[in-house]
Amino acid sequence: MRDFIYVGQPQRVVFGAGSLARLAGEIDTLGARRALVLSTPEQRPQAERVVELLGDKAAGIFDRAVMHVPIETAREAREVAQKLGADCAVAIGGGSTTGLGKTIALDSGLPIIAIPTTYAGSEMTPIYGITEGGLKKTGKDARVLPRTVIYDPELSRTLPVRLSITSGLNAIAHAAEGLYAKDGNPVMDLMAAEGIRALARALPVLRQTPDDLDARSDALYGAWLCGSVLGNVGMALHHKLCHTLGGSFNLPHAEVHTVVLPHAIAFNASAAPEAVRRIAEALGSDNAAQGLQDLARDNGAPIALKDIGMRAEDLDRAADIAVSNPYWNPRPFGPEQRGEIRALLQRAYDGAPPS
Ligand SMILES: NC(=O)c1ccc[n+]([C@@H]2O[C@H](COP(=O)([O-])OP(=O)(O)OC[C@H]3O[C@@H](n4cnc5c(N)ncnc54)[C@H](O)[C@@H]3O)[C@@H](O)[C@H]2O)c1
Ligand SMILES: O=C(O)CCC(=O)CC(=O)O
Repeated sequence: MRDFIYVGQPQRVVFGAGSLARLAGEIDTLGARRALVLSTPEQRPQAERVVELLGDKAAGIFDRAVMHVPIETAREAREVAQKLGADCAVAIGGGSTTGLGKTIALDSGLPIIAIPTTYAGSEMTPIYGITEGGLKKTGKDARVLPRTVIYDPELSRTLPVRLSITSGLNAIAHAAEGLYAKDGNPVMDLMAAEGIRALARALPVLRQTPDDLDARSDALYGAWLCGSVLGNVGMALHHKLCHTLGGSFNLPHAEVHTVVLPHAIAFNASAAPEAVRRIAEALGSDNAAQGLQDLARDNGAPIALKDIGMRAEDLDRAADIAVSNPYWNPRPFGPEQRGEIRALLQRAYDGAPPS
């Protein structure tokens, strides 16, 4: 018996190698004329290439996007957008750059054109994150959903191999939690399974041949599907743990997802058996949690929190924060389950097999 609500997201998605060349036309389609181009400092060269493509449609560059969007950076970018009279934002980069664009849109309603260069999937969601006083807060607002997304696999060919694998697992995490989401639906289930399949197929190829355009296209296709799932249904235990570890302990985002995901899936396996079976099936594994850890380890990604900057002495506080304001989850993880969450974090810290 089916019982669900599915809400389509009002977005335009342009996908294909070389589709960056269509940006100026997409700005015209939005009815915009002055784009503020956003990037991280490292990706300024890509931002400059966008400015060259746009000519007088470019109002300027703001190249100070950083992970977890500190409130100070958001305020600075909002001021620059206003000063330049920008009427849209073009975010070329990963989730940090898209996230910066979202904080401008949250404040001003400015439309965003996202040009993803990682597999984070932020371009497909109305979710935003802002970090203030060492605490990351997330929210949902239709204003932050990018109006147009241009997926050009050429732009992810320079993504370092380690980040390609961990960002791919960040995407798989969205789909995995979407399969047991409280507000899940058949459309998202189909996209989630296909997204996991595409990424599980592409990541081992990218490990060997990072320049393989077909594999980059496959991975970006998987990221689009998985990001769409994140944008349509709720997050649960895994994302709560990652937001806690990323926002409060400033751990690298994609790496945290890679390390924690196997353990979160193991924690939920008994409470969401059909979802976990579909994850395993999409991975081509007989055990979803172990298959995810194997996918990470076999492709050179980290499997232990201790290897990505987490301190053992912070595990207790991490467990306290995680259970203090829990997201919905098929298996409850509130203050009464603090001991189980602390044990999960210890296994993730050690890089132990998920159980
Ligand atoms: N709101 C959402 O729905 C959502 C979803 C996923 C992630 N996020 C957020 O996104 C942030 C993480 O994003 P991310 O994992 O994409 O990393 P990122 O955007 O922080 O990029 C990581 C580093 O890789 C570089 N980089 C990115 N693409 C590159 C490329 N193609 N070639 C060379 N270098 C490249 C960047 O310049 C940066 O230095 C976090 O803040 C996370 O919370 C938000
Ligand atoms: O936008 C954010 O920073 C919060 C949502 C998010 O990061 C999704 C994820 O954890 O990958």
